[in-house]
Amino acid sequence: QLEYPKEMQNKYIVSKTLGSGACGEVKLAFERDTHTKVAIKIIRKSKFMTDVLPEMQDKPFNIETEVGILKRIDHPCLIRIIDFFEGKDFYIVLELMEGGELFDKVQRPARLSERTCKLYFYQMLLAVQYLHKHGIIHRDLKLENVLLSSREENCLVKITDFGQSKIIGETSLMQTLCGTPDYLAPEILHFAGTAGYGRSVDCWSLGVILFMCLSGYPPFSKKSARPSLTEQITSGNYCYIEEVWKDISRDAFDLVQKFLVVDPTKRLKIEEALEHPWLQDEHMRHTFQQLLAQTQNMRVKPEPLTLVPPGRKRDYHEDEKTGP
Ligand SMILES: N=C(N)N/N=C1\CCCc2cc(NC(=O)c3cc4cccc([N+](=O)[O-])c4[nH]3)ccc21
Repeated sequence: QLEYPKEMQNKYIVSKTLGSGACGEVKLAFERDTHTKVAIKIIRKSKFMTDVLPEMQDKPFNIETEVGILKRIDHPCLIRIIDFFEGKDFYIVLELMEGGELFDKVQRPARLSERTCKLYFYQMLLAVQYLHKHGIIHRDLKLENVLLSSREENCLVKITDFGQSKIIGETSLMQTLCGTPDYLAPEILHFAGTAGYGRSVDCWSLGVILFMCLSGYPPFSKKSARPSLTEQITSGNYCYIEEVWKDISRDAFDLVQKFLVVDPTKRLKIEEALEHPWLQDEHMRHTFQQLLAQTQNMRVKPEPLTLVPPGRKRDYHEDEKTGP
């Protein structure tokens, strides 16, 4: 308790650990004045950086960008930041995601039904579509960074961890291409052909996520020593186990295959995925809209709990006077 910043302790009572990741853990906390439960992600000031690179003394290069992104984004399938504190480490206060990480739901023997995979994946597509529309590439999409809003199978999912994200803005290449290319070297025009494909890295990762949600195993893994993991990925040579995929629809597998395409210019884009047959599912989209509606209602600040002041007995009419 000693190490938490004072101003954070004034606002929140920090409780148990909910999960721990590579760069720090997530704590359950209670907001003092509203009694609402929140999550606090602790991001360690990487020991290594500050020891070896004194110029890193102030903060990991990304934390400002990341908190800046977290403050700007507003989408039901992206994690919402509530507060931010800096102390011995960094503390990001967030909405509680009681379902935890999607990673834990697809670990063998746990398996998600195809219906549930579709509900979750549809939300991930909407979230990444929103990021790309706002010039943000996530660059670290993985099962650990997809959180579930409740323990119910039918729930909202939210993408988190923008530690590796990149903001794509106006590039000098765009300015160059505005002018007439009379004097422009061919290699610039050639390079222009492949520029701007940064966002397709997120589509590849979504393909890996969908593969693992549907099948319960990773498409590329070190398990089979030959070819090496890198060779499997660079050749798009995913591991296909007939036994597992035979119970999964052709549409679902077709969508996975269209994401796991090595050539980024040929890889499926988010908009195309949202048009894919597998996602033209009215029932699933209706379920999503219902989940959304529920949270919209809940978004009204909950009435602060009025605790009976100690020692004073309320006769049973009293609350009628102060009724709603
Ligand atoms: N690394 C980085 N630079 N940025 N990462 C970030 C910064 C943005 C916030 C953030 C949140 C999380 N994770 C959770 O919130 C979370 C995990 C979890 C597990 C069980 C239960 C609950 N829960 O009941 O809430 C959980 N909430 C992981 C990484 C990051």
